[in-house]
Amino acid sequence: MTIVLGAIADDFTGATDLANNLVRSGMRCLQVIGVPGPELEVSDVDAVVVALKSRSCPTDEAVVDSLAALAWLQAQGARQCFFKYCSTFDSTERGNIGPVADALLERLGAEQTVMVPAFPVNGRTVYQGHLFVGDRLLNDSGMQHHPLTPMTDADLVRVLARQTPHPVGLAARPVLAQGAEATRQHLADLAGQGVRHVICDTLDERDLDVLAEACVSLPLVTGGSGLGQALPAQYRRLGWLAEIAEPGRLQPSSGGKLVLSGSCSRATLGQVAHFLERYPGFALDPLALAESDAQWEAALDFARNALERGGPVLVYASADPERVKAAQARLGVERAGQLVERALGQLARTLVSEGVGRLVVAGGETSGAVVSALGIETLRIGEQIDPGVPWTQAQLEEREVPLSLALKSGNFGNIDFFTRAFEVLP
Ligand SMILES: Nc1ncnc2c1ncn2[C@@H]1O[C@H](COP(=O)(O)OP(=O)(O)O)[C@@H](O)[C@H]1O
Ligand SMILES: O=C(O)[C@@H](O)C(=O)COP(=O)(O)O
Repeated sequence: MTIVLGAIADDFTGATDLANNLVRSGMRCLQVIGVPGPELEVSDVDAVVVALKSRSCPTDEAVVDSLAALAWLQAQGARQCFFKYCSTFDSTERGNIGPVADALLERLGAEQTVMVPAFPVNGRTVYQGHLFVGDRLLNDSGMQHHPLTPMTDADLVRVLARQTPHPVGLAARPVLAQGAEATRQHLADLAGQGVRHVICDTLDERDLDVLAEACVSLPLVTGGSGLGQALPAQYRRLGWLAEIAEPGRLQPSSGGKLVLSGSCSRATLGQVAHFLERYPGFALDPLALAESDAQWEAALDFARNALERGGPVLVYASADPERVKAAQARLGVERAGQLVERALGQLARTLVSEGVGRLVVAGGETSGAVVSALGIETLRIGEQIDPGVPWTQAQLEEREVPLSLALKSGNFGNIDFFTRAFEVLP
């Protein structure tokens, strides 16, 4: 059997977000960490999401890794490929969204792709090519302070044009309102003019359905997880996908409850504050981490004590923009991030080996670091906690039962996410 959809995600929480929407729309889906070997068995799934750490890495590396993922997905017979990036279009002047999309298009021999970052249920919409988070433009949403990919321009046609030598076009709402056929025709007209990338407006789920129908036959689609919510219905319509009774179900969870947060996004800062009003937490500071191991060891002791008392416990580096900027000014952006990621990754490894079995991680890069430190290769997708964030499970050698893991995108989740996550876990 071959897979219907092969996805390449530029970070780990983004991969889980997409996998979650595919499962909820009726696809059996496996998330793999990095490009797997040829031996991985995927005969019992309809979609595979390859999670890369290619959002903020050097562009050449992102392109090489994405092409390797594409080759693996093509070998599994994927009928359509999906390049998943952030619903807030997280990228820099160099990329990596434009260069990766260009490389994938070229390898697939395709002329055009759509860019659909919207995720309306989480407040990400696009109008006249401008990305909104709730009622704010992207550059006024908090994303302008992101530690690695500050987003200071909401006009996605303009943002993408800085990342690709090819023409960028727009499929605006008035076209979508005329339906899938009109949208398909508009894409074809733009292709005729040599437009390779089309930023797509999206106000709501109906627009996603129109876009999914218009682009289901494209070799490559790109975007946030919202499009992933709408595509499976089109695959069923074309007879590519059967009705699946229960695509996502996990085993009962067990073990200590730990939250690790390296996200400095607005939503996470609120969730950290909410958690600290109820349960213990330990704050990491990159400046102290740079000096010695003393703070890391103190965090480990603190977490062990709290876990012995039944947990949950939080270890976090999450800080407001002023504190992040101060640390970055002293250490550099990259080093500050790496110190935090390494500290949280090592804490995860130590504490999971000592019995933590239910782990919530906040932040995309942070999740990448933690999942890599734990040596996780594949994730099964289970129940959704909040839109975009499901519980997942990974089988680790040292544990008899799987590790339950929730990878939370920085800006996702309600204010009580860190406490409620454990309450909804079977
Ligand atoms: N106090 C801090 N100072 C500087 N950088 C930090 C701090 N806390 C976390 N970071 C770094 O900021 C980045 C946050 O990115 P990420 O984990 O992707 O979160 P999000 O999902 O919110 O974007 C990570 O590289 C993390 O290590
Ligand atoms: O599309 C989204 O918003 C998420 O899936 C995502 O990629 C978020 O990234 P992080 O905020 O870095 O976790």
